Formats: sequence, structure tokens, C-alpha cells
Amino acid sequence: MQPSGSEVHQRIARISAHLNPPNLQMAEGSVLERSNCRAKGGAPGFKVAILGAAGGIGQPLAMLMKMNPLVSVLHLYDVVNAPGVTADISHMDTGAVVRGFLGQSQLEAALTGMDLVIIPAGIPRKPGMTRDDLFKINAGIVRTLCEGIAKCCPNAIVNLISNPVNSTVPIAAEVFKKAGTYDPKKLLGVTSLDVVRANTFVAEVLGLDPREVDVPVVGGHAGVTILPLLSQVKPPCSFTQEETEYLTKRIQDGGTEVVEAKKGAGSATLSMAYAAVKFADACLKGLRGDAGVVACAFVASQVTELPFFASKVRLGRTGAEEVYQLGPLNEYERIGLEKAKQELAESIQKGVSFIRN
Ligand SMILES: NC(=O)c1ccc[n+]([C@@H]2O[C@H](COP(=O)([O-])OP(=O)(O)OC[C@H]3O[C@@H](n4cnc5c(N)ncnc54)[C@H](O)[C@@H]3O)[C@@H](O)[C@H]2O)c1
Ligand SMILES: O=C(O)C[C@H](O)C(=O)O
Repeated sequence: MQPSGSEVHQRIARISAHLNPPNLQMAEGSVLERSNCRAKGGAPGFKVAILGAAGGIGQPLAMLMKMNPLVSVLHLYDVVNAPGVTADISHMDTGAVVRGFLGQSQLEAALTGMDLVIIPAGIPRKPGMTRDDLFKINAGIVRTLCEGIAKCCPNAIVNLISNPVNSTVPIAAEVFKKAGTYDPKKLLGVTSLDVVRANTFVAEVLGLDPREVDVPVVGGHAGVTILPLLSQVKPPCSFTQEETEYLTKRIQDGGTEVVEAKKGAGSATLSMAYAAVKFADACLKGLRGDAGVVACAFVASQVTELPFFASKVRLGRTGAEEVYQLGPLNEYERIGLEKAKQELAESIQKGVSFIRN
């Protein structure tokens, strides 16, 4: 049946209002009226913000989070290019409503009401650099963003990706303590890329499908602090000493392998976005109340004498509700643990001092 003349007029009016919204009163700070125009709000799901959403990790991470059915609202914040990335992602025909936020003046609007905040903001390594070489710039970025979180969404779960994770997590903790909002269960340093790599490399050696392999990786996220527990691989298996040394080194140097291959164009972005989404999805399932959600993360910990340590945690409605012990280690892993703890202690202290002094 042909639409009547007045129906056609109404449809055209609707479409043109959508494409050229007439001075809509938007939430203060939101830059993308078209996306807001479509926002229904109220759909079931979680509200997620990505800080650093226009970057090498941020863009594929935003795309993958837009595909996650647990997400109802997705806020994309960056100091550059947030409007373009938001316009692009917002055309995907998935459920989440996407809104873009550009620059410091819109940080509060980006954060208000969020359940989960994922932070991949900050500079990446170039060949020859350590993750610690990023401290000078990224420490200040993380401090500013965490001050915003403390003010606007103090109950949100925070997934911190920005390097050096071994120092940025203690920085975030100190910022939250200062603001009186610190909940150790809600601050998680993202180490899932180490697990993703470990699963892949171990599967290669064993001739298995990586999806069938689970390698716990503990300690931290830099060089020798990345400690794969090959004695605890599932399915149970054994390695020669040569295989153990090869795998441990390859997992510890996985980031550097990518940095060198990219020849100055940055570090891991696509595999990181994949790993970040795997971890964020686990956090959202925990928030939803799913039972038995377990993943490795760098968290406040009593597993060793250090205040922070990466190990398996159980994710629940309030964040990392249980931090698991390391389990039995072999001699090679015990030596690795001592080395990891030495370096970790310094990196943690550096982060704490950055805020306290
Ligand atoms: N935890 C991990 O396993 C892991 C893995 C890979 C990379 N990383 C780290 O993630 C970070 C980002 O890497 P990348 O490759 O996406 O870098 P990138 O340079 O491509 O992107 C970083 C983004 O952060 C933005 N940004 C800078 N300052 C900001 C601020 N104050 N507020 C909001 N956004 C800001 C930039 O504009 C840019 O869009 C680096 O520090 C990198 O070392 C961590
Ligand atoms: O290696 C880097 O600098 C980025 C990241 O930490 C990684 O492990 O890929």
C-alpha cells in the first residue's frame, strides 16, 4: 500500500530531524547530537566508558564493546578524534547507544553514571623503550582520568590498560584513596594480553587449539614480572626445560616482539583490544551476578608481601571478590617469582610516590 501524502511528509520530517537535529538540548558536554538523537536510554545492560577511545587500542576496543550485548550505553572519550570514531561506531546496528566526548571539559559528562571504565589512554612504546619509559607522560594522564572517576563514577569498576601497569595501578589507587573513594575490589590492572599470548604460544608448542588451553600468568605486566605458571597449564601437560625457557621468555617478551615488528608505529593494539574485551566481558558477567567468572588481573593483593600482584581473581557484583593463591610452584617458577617481586616492588613504589610526594 502506498503511504499517504501526509505520511510521506511525516517520514521525511523524521529523517531530516535525525540527520540535522534542530538545536537539541543535549547532556552538557556531549558532542555528537546525532547519536544522542537515537539514544533510547533505559535498555537493559551496563554503561561503559572508554578513555583514550580514538587510539590504536581504543578504536577496535570501542568496536568490539559496541558488539557486546551486555553493553547498553558506550561512552567514547579522547582528547582527539572522538567525534569521528563515535560517528563511525554509532552506525553499527547493535544495541548499545554510543556517545562521544572530546577533551578535558567533557570528561565529567563522559564518566557520569558509568558501571565500567576502561582506560587505554596514554603513549605506547617505540623500539628500545621499556614500559617504565612511558611513566613520565602516562602517570599524569592516569592521575587526571582517575580524579574524574573518583568524582563522577566512584563505584565504577576500572580496567586500567595504560602502561606501565605495574605503576599506573598504584597511581590510581592513591588517587582514589586521596578522594576517599578507594575500593580495592574495583581497580583492576589489565594483564589479559599476557594470558592470551601464553595460551597461543603454549598451544603452538603442544599442537592444540589455543581455545582449549588455559595458562595462569601472575606477577605483573612488564618483562620478568610477567610470570607464566607452566606447571599449572590446563589441560595438564609437561614441558622440557628447553620448552619452559623458550615459552617463558616468549611470553615475557611478547609486547617487545610486537613493538619491534611495528618499527616505531606503536605497540600491540588489535590483540590488546581483543584481550581487553575478553576481560571487560568477564567483569560485566561478574557484575551481572554470573557464578564462577575467573580471570587474571593485577590487583590489590595479599598473595605475596607486595601490595599489588597479578593472579587469578573471581569477578562478582562488586568487582574482584576473591584473589586466589598461586598454588604449588616448581623450582623454576619460584626463582622467577623472586625476580618478579624485586622489580614489582620498585614499580609499585614509584607509582605510590608519584601521588604521595
Ligand atoms: N596492559 C596491556 O597489556 C597493554 C597492551 C598494549 C598497550 N598498552 C598501553 O596502552 C596505552 C595505549 O596504547 P595505544 O597503542 O592505544 O596508544 P595510541 O597512542 O594509539 O592511543 C592512545 C590514545 O590515548 C589518547 N590520550 C592521550 N592523552 C589522553 C588523555 N589525557 N585523556 C584521554 N585520552 C588521551 C590519545 O589521544 C590516543 O588516542 C599505552 O600506554 C600502551 O603502552 C597496554
Ligand atoms: O609492550 C608494550 O609496550 C605494550 C603492551 O604492554 C604489551 O604487552 O603488548
